[in-house]
Amino acid sequence: MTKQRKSFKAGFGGRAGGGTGKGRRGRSFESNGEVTGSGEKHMRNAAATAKLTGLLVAKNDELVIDIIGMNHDGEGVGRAEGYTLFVAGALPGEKARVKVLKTKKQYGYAKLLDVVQASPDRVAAPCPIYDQCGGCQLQHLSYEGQLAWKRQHVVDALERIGKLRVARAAQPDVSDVVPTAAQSVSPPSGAADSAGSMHGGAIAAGGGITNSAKNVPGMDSAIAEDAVPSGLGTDGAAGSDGSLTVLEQGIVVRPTLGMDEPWRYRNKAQVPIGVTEGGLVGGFYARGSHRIVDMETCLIQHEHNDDIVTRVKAIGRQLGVTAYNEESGRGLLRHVVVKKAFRTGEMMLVLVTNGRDIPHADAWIGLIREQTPQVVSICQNVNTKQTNVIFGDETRVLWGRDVIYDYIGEVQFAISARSFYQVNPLQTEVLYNKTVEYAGLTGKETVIDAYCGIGTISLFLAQHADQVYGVEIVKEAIEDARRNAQLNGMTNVKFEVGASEDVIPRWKEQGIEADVIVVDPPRKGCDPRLLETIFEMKPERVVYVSCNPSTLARDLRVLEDGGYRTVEVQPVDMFPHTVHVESVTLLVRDV
Ligand SMILES: C[S@@+](CC[C@H](N)C(=O)[O-])C[C@H]1O[C@@H](n2cnc3c(N)ncnc32)[C@H](O)[C@@H]1O
Repeated sequence: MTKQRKSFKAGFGGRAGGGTGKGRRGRSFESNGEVTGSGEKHMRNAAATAKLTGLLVAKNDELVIDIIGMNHDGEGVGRAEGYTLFVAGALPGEKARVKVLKTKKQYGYAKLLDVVQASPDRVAAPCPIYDQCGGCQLQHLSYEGQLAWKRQHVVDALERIGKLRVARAAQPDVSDVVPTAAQSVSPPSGAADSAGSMHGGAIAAGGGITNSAKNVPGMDSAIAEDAVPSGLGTDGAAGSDGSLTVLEQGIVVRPTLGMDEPWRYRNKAQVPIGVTEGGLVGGFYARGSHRIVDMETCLIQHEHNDDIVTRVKAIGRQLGVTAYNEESGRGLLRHVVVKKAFRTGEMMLVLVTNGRDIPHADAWIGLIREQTPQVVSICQNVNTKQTNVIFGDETRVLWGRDVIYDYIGEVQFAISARSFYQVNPLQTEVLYNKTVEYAGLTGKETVIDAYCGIGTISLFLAQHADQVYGVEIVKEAIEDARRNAQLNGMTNVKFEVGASEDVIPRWKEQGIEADVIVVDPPRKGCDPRLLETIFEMKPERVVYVSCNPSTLARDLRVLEDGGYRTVEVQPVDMFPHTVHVESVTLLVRDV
């Protein structure tokens, strides 16, 4: 272990050094479990606490611990005397001084005080409000590190939850693509049994694949699913060009497809409006509260969205527009929503108001049009309910069109004020192209797109298939899907409203046979009845688009047991700097 001691002040972003925390009160465990720097009184108290709770770690303890992984919330996972502590802002491979905030029987939470020894993958978060906002969780980790972590998160879930075998892979120079932090994560002494698997990857010395979940003491698999870290790992690396050599049989998990420029990627801003002494403000809710903090710029938001929100706030102040107050239910402006079509440049502004009447509406519209010519649609959504749901039921056009148009690939989409549309259009195209590739279409196939939303994937597939059927539970989304099919002159797509698990069995009874079934379920994964129907319909291929590696792994296990083989998983980074992990998986029928 290196003797060099870099130290970072707590706060996720800083590269600037701080003290090592020497002289702070409390005891600190070094990684060998030795107690250092403790007062005798504190030791007696700690011993008393330990006797009472059976834990060696107590609330308010200050410790120096090794961070050996990262959980699905992006929190560092540390070990103190074999006890697991989750530490927001800490990275795998780091040694951190922390203060224990809360202890539970099997794990606890601690606050990062100082980074005593930093991960080589630690970077200064460029966003000045990163620590307060909470919208991003990974800005303090290099982008390469984020991509590696996302892939490893998928690998861990497949192995641990799905009990699936992931192929080890190699390529000529692994160090080109494997983040340095992955190599630097070192198991805390005294916890060697767990650390090897904790930081992900879990290729044991003998080359066998280990199961991380069992390494969190006393955790059952349900808790472990949420709590066990996925660290940065070294196994299964592949070439940056996507090439990889599989060294043993198993599922190939490809390197995460990231963005060349992972900033300013969002096409939609939804900004809550409030008021302070200075007047109307809009930004984000301060962590753990409903106090709105003003924000001028968000680094993952398109600049034009930021710009329009700033102008709308200024115009609101100029015209004396009141901000909605959650507690009293009074005040007019609740949210400013801005959408930008990246390909066409068109923009839509939606003012969500607590009531229909907008004082000085003409002046407002005039000023917005004058200052922001990219806006082709200004809408009002009326929401008078005392709720934190953003939109109300009534939307009307104040000026311009009711939709903006955008393209993903060759497919055109009409986006209304309420339409769901993917927020990262560049990566959406990457994800959908991979989905189409995995579907292996020749133009003759019948494809079912379950959980189809506004039919984006369906329309992508329809360009290469004979017939596509899309099903979605939200009626308005299916209306959008039909409208978009028409817009593109696609006549080989049919959409139906309903639950996939109800509608698809009905289609089967009607004699519809599918060569490929694509599923893109919400976080909770596929309904078991849908998986049953897949077994009955026996499509050659199943393509599973997932936003939750845990439920993906659970469903893959079911599909494998039902006669499908998981071939390959491609993680795609849809939300850089956040902990969201999206992936697309190809399964083929084995029997
Ligand atoms: C992850 S989104 C996928 C949307 C779409 N494939 C896309 O790429 O934009 C999941 C969708 O499933 C829908 N949904 C949820 N439960 C459903 C069910 N039981 N049957 C059909 N659709 C459902 C949701 O309304 C949502 O639109």
